[in-house]
Amino acid sequence: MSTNLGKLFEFMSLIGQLKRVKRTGWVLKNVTDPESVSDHMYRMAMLSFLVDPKTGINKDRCIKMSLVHDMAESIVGDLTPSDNVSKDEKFIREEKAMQHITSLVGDEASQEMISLWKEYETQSTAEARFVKDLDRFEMILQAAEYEQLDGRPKALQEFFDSTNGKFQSPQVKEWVEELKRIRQENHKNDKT
Ligand SMILES: Nc1nc2c(ncn2[C@H]2C[C@H](O)[C@@H](COP(=O)(O)O)O2)c(=O)[nH]1
Ligand SMILES: [Mn+2]
Repeated sequence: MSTNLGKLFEFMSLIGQLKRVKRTGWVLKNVTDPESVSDHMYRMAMLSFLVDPKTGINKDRCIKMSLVHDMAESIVGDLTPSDNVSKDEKFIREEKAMQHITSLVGDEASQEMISLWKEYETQSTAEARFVKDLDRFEMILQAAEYEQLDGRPKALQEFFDSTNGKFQSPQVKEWVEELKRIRQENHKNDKT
């Protein structure tokens, strides 16, 4: 197998690892059958399709950024705020991982993935800020679903508390309010 093909298959394997990296936040809360990092990124990519065209936010770039934003976790793992790893240290680890993963593919793909990842990490564009909103919204949506699935109302309140007030997109803010209304309704029904 030529070196290039060998590197491509190493890339494919590393990306495949994201299907097996469970999201640590759910593991720590003992939810049933916690999702993987790729599950999380997939729904974010699908939510990107819903971006309001009137915002001028580039939908395709959001889809790509969603699919790239946590790919370093195939090597670094899924670090949570409770892991006490500083933002700087987390960035250093993830940047090193991104350099390695993208070194396995051609220059064009490599530069695009690195550029998308850095744009997200630096929150330097409207697309990056929208995708960060999707990252937080997808997490609380998943938290509400786990509460329902596991019959543990409000068990994951901390995920809602830690994202409170951090959403910037009016569109996503509306989704957050609707999600909280549905969650409250479900909680009321659970009591009856
Ligand atoms: N227990 C908590 N875990 C949290 C919280 N906020 C995020 N997280 C978890 C969720 C993921 O497993 C990980 C980071 O996710 P990224 O998408 O940013 O890589 O941290 C929280 O408030 N409590
Ligand atoms: Mn994420």
